[in-house]
Amino acid sequence: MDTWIVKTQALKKYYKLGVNTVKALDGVDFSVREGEFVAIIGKSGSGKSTLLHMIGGLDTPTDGEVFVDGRQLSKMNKEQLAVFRRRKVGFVFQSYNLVPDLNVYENVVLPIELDGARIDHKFVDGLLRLLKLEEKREALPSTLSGGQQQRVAIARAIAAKPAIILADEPTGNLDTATSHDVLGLLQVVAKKFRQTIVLITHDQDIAQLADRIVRIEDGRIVKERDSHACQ
Ligand SMILES: Nc1ncnc2c1ncn2[C@@H]1O[C@H](COP(=O)(O)OP(=O)(O)OP(=O)(O)O)[C@@H](O)[C@H]1O
Repeated sequence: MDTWIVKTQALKKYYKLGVNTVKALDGVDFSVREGEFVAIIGKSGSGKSTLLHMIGGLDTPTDGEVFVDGRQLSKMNKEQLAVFRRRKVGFVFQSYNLVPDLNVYENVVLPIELDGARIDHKFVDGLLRLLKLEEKREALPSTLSGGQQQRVAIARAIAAKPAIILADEPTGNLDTATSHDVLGLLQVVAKKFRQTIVLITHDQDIAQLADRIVRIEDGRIVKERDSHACQ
């Protein structure tokens, strides 16, 4: 039987702008299985980031429910949500958000240290090896290429062993070849550790790497398909 790690039910997010209401999400029922890699595609302004923010507990819905790893987000207060985000969600954004004064290894383990948790050094070493960052562990972010910096951000997201990785246009600042390298490595790491990924992308080739592609239009899921199925 499939285990669902993410489930949204009739999820809505409306923004009131004067007399107008923007329906960023308008009744989204979306589920992700444990270990699955789902790509979300759709035009600019269709609601992709809003959906990711709701799943990651970065913002609260107007209506509907979000469940992640068996927890109902609407039942959590602010502090519980902060702990949820720290422990259960690994975020990867277009900007790498690395701490400039810390080296690669220190950046990767920083969220674990901030959480007061024990660092699994063996796991982190394996992660750096898989992401081809072994020789850069002492390097400062400013001395790394964009692709290397994004691989550090990916290592940081995975190091705390979250329930889910949420990636919002993670390769938006990278050239095509580097994007494919970085995403290829993310996929290898995710499969090895049975890590669940929800990734927003504009790039059809990157979406094809996913197990499943979900298209959003005007705040609604319009099409879901297995990315490897015939079109
Ligand atoms: N804080 C906000 N206040 C008002 N409207 C918002 C806010 N955040 C998002 N929106 C609106 O909600 C809609 C969905 O935005 P969202 O950022 O989710 O789109 P997106 O599909 O991620 O777009 P992009 O691909 O350009 O990043 C848009 O019309 C946007 O203008």
